[in-house]
Amino acid sequence: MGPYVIETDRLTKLYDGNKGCRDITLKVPKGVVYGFLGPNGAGKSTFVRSLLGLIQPTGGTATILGQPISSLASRKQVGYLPELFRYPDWMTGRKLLEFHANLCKVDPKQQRRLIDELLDRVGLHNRGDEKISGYSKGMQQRIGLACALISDPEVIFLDEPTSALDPIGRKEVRELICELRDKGKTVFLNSHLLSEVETICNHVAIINKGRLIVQGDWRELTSIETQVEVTLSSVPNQVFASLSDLVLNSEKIRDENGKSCWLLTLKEEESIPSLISAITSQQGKVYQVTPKKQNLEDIFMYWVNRKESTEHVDHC
Ligand SMILES: Nc1ncnc2c1ncn2[C@@H]1O[C@H](COP(=O)(O)OP(=O)(O)OP(=O)(O)O)[C@@H](O)[C@H]1O
Repeated sequence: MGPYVIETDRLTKLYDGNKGCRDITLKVPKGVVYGFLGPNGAGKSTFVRSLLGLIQPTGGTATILGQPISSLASRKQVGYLPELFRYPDWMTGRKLLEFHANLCKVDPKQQRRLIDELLDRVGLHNRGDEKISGYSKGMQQRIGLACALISDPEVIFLDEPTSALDPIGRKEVRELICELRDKGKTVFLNSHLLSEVETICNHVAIINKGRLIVQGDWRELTSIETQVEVTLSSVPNQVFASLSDLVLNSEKIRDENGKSCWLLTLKEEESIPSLISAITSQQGKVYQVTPKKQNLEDIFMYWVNRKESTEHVDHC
């Protein structure tokens, strides 16, 4: 087995010849939480369902832990929480877990203890013997998470695992995901909650319109442009228009005490000294220059909104 838990080579699943996901090549290292991001309809679920053997790819190849996808050997190592889950609501949470444990051939002697532990871990300790029909949406998501973990899988696919949870539940699930990672498990996480993804993931892939746009450590994708907040006075409003070789974009954020504060997008960090001298040479006074840290949402917006002609760059 190589160092990668999931490896895909131009994995493709097209519906009606165009929709779906196309030529996705990525590598997911062991023991990480891997954020799989993209706008609605980008092809994330299609890709995950292809990897899990739930739908048949129309092209490309992929392995999980070195085994071809859709083989029993690869499926045995995988846990999955789908986004749109619906469990038989006449079952109790405990019965549902027993059912999944039997499907996964978990040793019957271990089941009781395992299920108690899992109910505890997902925050349903006293509720396991209640029927799912009486569960709230958040409780249903928690029992779904327990189902995904019942076979102690090496790779766990979580599709929007916190969408139905309150802030406390979200924090608990984040902690659980980090705990899994710290035990060496690999978590493949689909989520639109970028503030959440950024706290638990280093590695991300962004897809759009069915194609992979970029993958890698998201903090290393921040060097694409530099943004600074500049506080200054005594400059005309159009000062930055004359500095278009340094400043890609300028937006006034506020005026205060005779000074104005601007958010500037620069071509590169090296432009900062030249920018200050250019403003000073036009009799402007610079009071403060603060580089703005980009968060995952900034990175996401940048890559998703890039022009079609420059898409499909793979920054491994
Ligand atoms: N069974 C299907 N038959 C035909 N087209 C489909 C099918 N499933 C998905 N698609 C299309 O494939 C594209 C990708 O859909 P997919 O559900 O994979 O996106 P997604 O990134 O998971 O979106 P979301 O974030 O909204 O869940 C969409 O254009 C969708 O309409």
